[in-house]
Amino acid sequence: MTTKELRQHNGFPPSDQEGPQFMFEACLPSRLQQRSTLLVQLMALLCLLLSCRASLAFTPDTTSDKVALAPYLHFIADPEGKLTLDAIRQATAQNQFDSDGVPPQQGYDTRPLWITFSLANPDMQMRTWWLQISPPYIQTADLYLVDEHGQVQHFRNGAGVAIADRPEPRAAILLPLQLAAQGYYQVYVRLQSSNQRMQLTLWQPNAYSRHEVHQQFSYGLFFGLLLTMALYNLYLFSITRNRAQGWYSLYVVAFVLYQAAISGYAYEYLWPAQPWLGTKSNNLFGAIAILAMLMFSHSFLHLRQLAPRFRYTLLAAAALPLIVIAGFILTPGAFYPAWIPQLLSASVVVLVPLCIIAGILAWRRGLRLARLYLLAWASAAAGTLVYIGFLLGYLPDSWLIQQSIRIGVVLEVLVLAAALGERIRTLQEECDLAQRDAEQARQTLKERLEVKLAERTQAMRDVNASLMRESHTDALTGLFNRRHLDQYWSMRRISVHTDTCPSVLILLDLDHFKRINDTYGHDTGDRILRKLGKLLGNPPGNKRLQAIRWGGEEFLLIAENTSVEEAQRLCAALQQRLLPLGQPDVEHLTASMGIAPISRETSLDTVLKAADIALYRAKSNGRNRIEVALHLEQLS
Ligand SMILES: Nc1nc2c(ncn2[C@@H]2O[C@H](COP(=O)(O)OP(=O)(O)OP(=O)(O)O)[C@@H](O)[C@H]2O)c(=O)[nH]1
Repeated sequence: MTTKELRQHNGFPPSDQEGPQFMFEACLPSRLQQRSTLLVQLMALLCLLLSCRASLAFTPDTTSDKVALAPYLHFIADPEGKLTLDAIRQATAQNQFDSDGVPPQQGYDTRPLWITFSLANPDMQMRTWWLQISPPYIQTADLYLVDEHGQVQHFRNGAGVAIADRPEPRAAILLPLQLAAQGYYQVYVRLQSSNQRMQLTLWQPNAYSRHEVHQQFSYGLFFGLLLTMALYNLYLFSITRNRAQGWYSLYVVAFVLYQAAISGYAYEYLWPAQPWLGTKSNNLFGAIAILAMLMFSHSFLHLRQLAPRFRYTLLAAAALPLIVIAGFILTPGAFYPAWIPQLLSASVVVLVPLCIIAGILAWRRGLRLARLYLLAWASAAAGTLVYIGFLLGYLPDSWLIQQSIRIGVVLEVLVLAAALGERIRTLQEECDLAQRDAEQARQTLKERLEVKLAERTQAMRDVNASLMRESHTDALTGLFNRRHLDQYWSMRRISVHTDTCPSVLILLDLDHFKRINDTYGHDTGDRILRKLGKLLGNPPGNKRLQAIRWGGEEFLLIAENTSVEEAQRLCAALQQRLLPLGQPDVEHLTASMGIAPISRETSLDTVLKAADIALYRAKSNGRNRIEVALHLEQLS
């Protein structure tokens, strides 16, 4: 039985046109009831199945929300991208399929792939289905709907089509299939690019809209949570300048963009009019996310200190995502060479274990926070495992389980954020401790400096005092020298307010000292001067005197609270003591003395002059005499 006969036999309108080979429909039993014998029908069915096994047509169950098309698909590879629809229709008619239900291309492939299946609408009314092709980042999907009369409808969709130009302006790749009453169709889909995760599903439009609401809710929740974490950590990064925080924020943002690209929402909301970003965008953001995670691990785990050699392995592996990023910039056009997405997969396979090893190393080398880091990875892994369990049929189909990968990632991001918070707390504690230590050290240093400064100041004071003493002291006699008189005089003017207590100034000059020097030698002269110095330092009657060596053998004495008479007595006592002072060398050592009273108003010069006149008189009158200045007031 030919196809044409079978179609007529099954109640479809006859057609002379060249068309797809229709072999089997789920609606066959209802048609067969209208025919004479069941046996003939079964034989016809058997022949049909044997002759054209490859082009099974089916009638979608209108009570189902969606129908997975995998069992009904046939694939034709188009390695050179030159096949036309007519050529494909011919190949379909001749059953020239590359495979039976298995896509001939594995992994990411930019070469065109044709998919075909037959479809029937046995109802008496028109039916609309939406054909969903996932994943949403397939660059272009051309749909050719060929009816039994050979009329062709063409629609184009895919990541490389601007949202406004799509037949359904949504995140997913949707192609409308409007099936006429009792229509019979051959569907051809040309995909470029493809990958092995590709799925074709028929949806009832209303059911898809409901599904989309759930989808949007879960993705909205997912993106919202992640973006909040990213913004919050970006804000913290702007304050703390903590590198790990920066890499973490970049990781989360890139991961959100990656998810937005592979879910199709990026095409719908972020770059609806930039179809050139197409499939390349998910590779770009995937690579950035991997790179940021790697750098986060490097910084967060202190690998420079804790695993200095292993970190080079990790950093070398960063070349993989970097090449993918460079590939995005350097590759012109909408398509990547196939090796770039393969490199991205390799990056994940290499870097995830490396990051986990880095976490274990850091933990073993004493970084407590590495436990949280590993827990974060475990959360992501647990989410992935739950999803795999669901795919393998071990876990039931539920919204929560469908979201398990995303939940795992959210948990990962939350745990990492907690770990970062903990890290900041640790850093703060270390900072406080360091500040306390620094403050303590500063205090200790300050105290030491103060002690040192006090010691130095005291030493300087001592040196100053010593210098002062030396500069005011006569080296030979140990008495004050001339310099002292000015200081003493100004001090005296401050302290002596009235003249109720009289004072005197005495000039004492040894007689014929030159002769002594000449006769007994200079040393003897010096010895006599030293002895005189001692005598004047401890004058008779314990009288306190300011004794100053005024010149070679000339001395100046200031006797406070001493009247002229008392001064005369003091001078006489000194004359008595001078005699033994020169012995044994000098038999008669004498001195002449001039006394001048000191009043508050008279200047030092005047008093000195008066005393000098009195002394001169003593010398003139034969030496070894005591003279008192008489007319002091006339000199002033
Ligand atoms: N040995 C010694 N002699 C000194 C010192 N200072 C000054 N003379 C000497 O003192 C002498 C002072 O001599 P003159 O000024 O002529 O006075 P004089 O010989 O005492 O005579 P009259 O004062 O008139 O009694 C000089 O020979 C100085 O060299 C000193 O420090 N040591």
